[in-house]
Amino acid sequence: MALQIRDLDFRYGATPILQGLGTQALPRGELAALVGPNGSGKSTLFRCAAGLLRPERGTVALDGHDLSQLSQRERARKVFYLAQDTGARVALSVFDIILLARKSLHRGYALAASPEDTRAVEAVIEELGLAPFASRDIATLSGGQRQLAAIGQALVREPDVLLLDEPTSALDVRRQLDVMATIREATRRRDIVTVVAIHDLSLAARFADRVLVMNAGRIAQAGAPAEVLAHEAVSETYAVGVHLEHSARGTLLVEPYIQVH
Ligand SMILES: Nc1ncnc2c1ncn2[C@@H]1O[C@H](COP(=O)(O)OP(=O)(O)OP(=O)(O)O)[C@@H](O)[C@H]1O
Repeated sequence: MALQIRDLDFRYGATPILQGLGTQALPRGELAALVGPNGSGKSTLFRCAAGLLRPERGTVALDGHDLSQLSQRERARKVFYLAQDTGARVALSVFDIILLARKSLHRGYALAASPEDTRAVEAVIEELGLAPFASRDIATLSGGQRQLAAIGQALVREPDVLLLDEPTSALDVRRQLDVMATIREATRRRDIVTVVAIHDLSLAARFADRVLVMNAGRIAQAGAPAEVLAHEAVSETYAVGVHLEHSARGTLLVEPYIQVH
């Protein structure tokens, strides 16, 4: 049971962005890190997978079912795409925006939350350590706190596929570790497919079950982090040297460096 992306072509105007992009099957219960240079097409891939952009060619299938056959509403229920900071600054509390995300799963306009919805919101707030901010307006939060609240909105919808665009970019080191561990744990416990676009290769190596390296609209390399990051495709993709080392604690560390010729 997995997410399978095959042969995606997408262009903005005349400019090809995704070019025959395919991935290995991304199994449920696994966290995949999508890495690649700025502008290589990571967000575009997410938008195509979430049904927000329509590829010219290719398919995105979940558990063998082509997602393009679903209505946008059904698809949005299965696939949650968390964009990079959207800049939304509404006068609602953290609790409210997570509850709204939860309630958007149901049809209708009932204002009252069911006890089950309230429990789900409280559980996610607890899971992400958001309790101290739960009643604060999100407009008053720091960038990192807002990022956590947005992850809460994603988790509370209980999607089958979670696509997170740089979810740790505004977080301090402790919260980066907490959030990546939480995302991995939620992925396992909920048996969902999670793909995280991330620029920090060490963080990717540490938490992802597999790494997908994107270069110019294609997946250049994919597989277990230690194998993929040691591959010359990574150096070529970023035009850097890559030194890998295990720390004394056994953590794989990735040190990119500028090569002098
Ligand atoms: N709405 C748009 N119209 C035209 N071109 C776009 C649009 N959105 C993105 N692009 C272009 O598509 C290419 C891929 O962009 P995309 O945002 O998918 O890259 P990315 O890998 O997510 O980058 P980053 O790491 O910087 O977030 C870039 O060259 C970008 O300029």
